[in-house]
Amino acid sequence: MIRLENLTRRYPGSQHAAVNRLSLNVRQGEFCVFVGPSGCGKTTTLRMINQLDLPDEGRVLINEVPVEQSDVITLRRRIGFVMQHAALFPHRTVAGNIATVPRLLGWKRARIKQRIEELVALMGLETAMLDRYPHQLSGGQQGRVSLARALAADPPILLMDEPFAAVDPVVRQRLQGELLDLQQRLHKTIILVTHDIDEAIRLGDNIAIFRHGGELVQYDSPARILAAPADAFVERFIGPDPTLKRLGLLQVTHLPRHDVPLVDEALRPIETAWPTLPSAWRLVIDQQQRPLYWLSVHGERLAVSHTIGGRDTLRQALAALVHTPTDLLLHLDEQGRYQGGISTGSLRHSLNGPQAVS
Ligand SMILES: Nc1ncnc2c1ncn2[C@@H]1O[C@H](COP(=O)(O)OP(=O)(O)OP(=O)(O)O)[C@@H](O)[C@H]1O
Repeated sequence: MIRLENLTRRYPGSQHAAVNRLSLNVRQGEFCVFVGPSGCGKTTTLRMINQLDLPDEGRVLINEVPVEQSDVITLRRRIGFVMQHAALFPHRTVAGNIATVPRLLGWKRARIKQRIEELVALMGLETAMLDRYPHQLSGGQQGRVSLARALAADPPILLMDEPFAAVDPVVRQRLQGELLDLQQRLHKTIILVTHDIDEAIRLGDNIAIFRHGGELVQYDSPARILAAPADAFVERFIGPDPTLKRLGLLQVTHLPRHDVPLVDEALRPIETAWPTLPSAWRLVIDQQQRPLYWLSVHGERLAVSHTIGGRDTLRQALAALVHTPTDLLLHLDEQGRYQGGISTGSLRHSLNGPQAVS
């Protein structure tokens, strides 16, 4: 969908290229994250995709058509741009900000009003906020309005330049989650720029890692970058504990099912179709598959204290396992019914075995 071919940009007076012979393909519906240290050419690349800056060499193609063949109106209809630090127009209300591109495209007032109402609902904004000015909003609210403005004309492509840099870590995490939920519904083609590798790992289907001088070092899925960094620079950039980060990418439901030793309320063993994790403890479950208590081979009883849900990550599972007295963690569904068991061994297997994160 977006193809960069040998894209090169040298600013006058600078010895090094800001972006150097960059070639990259972003598929339709892909969430691609550009990451790298400050000044490595990420913003310059986004600006060239959006025609705010022109390459000295190479070209940008959208759906195989070079962008320079598109007029500004077509480009704004196709590409929503979320600028660094939200960058809302300070003298326009929230409604005025959101209406920017629809007005540019000459939409009728009624259509703009209807679209603003849709976006308010989509982004979880309050209608009362529409008449306020940007300085009357929190950082998180400004972020949402900025995204609503970028989505106003329903463009298939979203370019986002450090959209969460100005908000505190708690709000950032929430906005990241909201963006992922939104993407599941909207299926845009997204390029997001950040210098935060953890943000890149959480959001990206693919991550492009740049180094100074606008050189692309590795372009791959987060799991493959963590499992097989291209060189020492990438290794340093992803930082310590790549294994924990890999575990953070997988949900409990992705693990092949294992069972703990199971017995019914009359302590009769329950056979299952899945491999059983070795343990001196047996889990007593009722007829509705709800866990009742643990029973040791010596008849000792233990309450069920640590459980995990299917949507939790394997990193959360590992953290919980550290605290389980039985060294077994129970996976329960939303109704509290038993769905399988996890041990440190089965987690290790998920990283190294045939279904390893790759
Ligand atoms: N208008 C400009 N004129 C001259 N040099 C520029 C201009 N804009 C950017 N540069 C230089 O080009 C290089 C790449 O800048 P760019 O803003 O693309 O990097 P970045 O990776 O987005 O950085 P950051 O993460 O700090 O935003 C830097 O060395 C920067 O100083």
